[in-house]
Amino acid sequence: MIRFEHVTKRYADGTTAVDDLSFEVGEGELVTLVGPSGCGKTTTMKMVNRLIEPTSGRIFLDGDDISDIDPVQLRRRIGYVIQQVGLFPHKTVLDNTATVPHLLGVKRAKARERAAELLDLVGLDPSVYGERYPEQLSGGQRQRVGVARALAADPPVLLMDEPFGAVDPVVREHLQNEFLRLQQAVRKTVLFVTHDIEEAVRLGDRIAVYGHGRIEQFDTPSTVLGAPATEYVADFVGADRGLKRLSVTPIEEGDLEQPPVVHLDDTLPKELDARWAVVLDGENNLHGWISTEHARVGTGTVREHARRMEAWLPVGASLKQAFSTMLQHDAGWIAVIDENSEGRFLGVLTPARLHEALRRSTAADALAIARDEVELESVASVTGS
Ligand SMILES: Nc1ncnc2c1ncn2[C@@H]1O[C@H](COP(=O)(O)OP(=O)(O)OP(=O)(O)O)[C@@H](O)[C@H]1O
Repeated sequence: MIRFEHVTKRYADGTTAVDDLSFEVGEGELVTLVGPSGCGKTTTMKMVNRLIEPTSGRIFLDGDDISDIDPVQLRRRIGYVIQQVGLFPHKTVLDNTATVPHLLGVKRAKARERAAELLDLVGLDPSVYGERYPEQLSGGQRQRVGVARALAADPPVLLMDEPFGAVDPVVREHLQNEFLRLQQAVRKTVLFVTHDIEEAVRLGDRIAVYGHGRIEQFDTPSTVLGAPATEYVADFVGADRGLKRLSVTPIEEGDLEQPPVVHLDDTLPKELDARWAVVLDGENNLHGWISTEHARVGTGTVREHARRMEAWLPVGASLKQAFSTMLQHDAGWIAVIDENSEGRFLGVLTPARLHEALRRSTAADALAIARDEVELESVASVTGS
């Protein structure tokens, strides 16, 4: 969708901001450009909408050489979100969001209708915020209006330059999550500039780690964290990259352990081959758990003795969420369910299995194979001991 071919940008004072850059961003892909200040990220981005012209090389958008496209026409195909969103102070939030479609000839009422939908999509209730002016919003809310406005003309491509850079870390994480949810729905081709490696690995389908004017590594977040291509990248991603990998490694079904399972209407099991069993309802959905000790001395059915299970996650959630859920509930294991089939129970993740999943995914990235093809020495079963 966006292709850079040997692009170099040298400024008039002789600074080479971008040096012989070649890479491609696929349709619907979100690529983060990350690197220290002054390494050429913004220059790269601004060449895509021709705010900056390259010194040499070519850039293609959907197969078209952008130097052949009139800049105004080009920018209609590209949404642009920057850190200081640059909302019109004298226009309401709704009118700010509707500006571009209105300029493009959409009738005002229709443009405002669409703007209201977009505000809703970015998590701002239009009936509450639509008639406010930008100064009556928080920094995070202004950023959301910026995103809604960039989406208003429904461009296939979004350029985002540190869009969440000016808000505090808590709001930032919130905006990142919302943006990921939004991107799942709209699937734009996105080039996203940040200097924050955490943000880059969280958001990017792939990340381009910049050195000075050059890309040092261009790969998936888990590969960049698990197998940094150069010492520079290893330094940049940090000594705690193993920990960061937790947030980009999803729980897979093959990571799970299968503990004993009982159903709500079963009579209390007297001989359990573990310290506890998972309790399921008639549809095999997760209900809770029961301890062996409790079952041995009790009477009646499982239903009367089962404890509810708070520590659970859907398959596909990150290992970091799994770890944090274990800590939050002081749980030695968490249940994993399939949200796509109404919460069917899939198995449990224990700390040992979590560690194994992380080792497996690191090895899989290094060997370029699927995680379940990796052979590891088996880990001791916690539930069986
Ligand atoms: N108009 C200009 N004239 C001369 N040099 C420039 C100009 N704009 C940028 N540069 C230089 O080009 C290099 C790359 O700048 P760029 O803004 O692309 O970096 P960046 O990675 O986006 O940095 P930051 O994270 O600080 O925004 C820097 O050394 C910068 O000083």
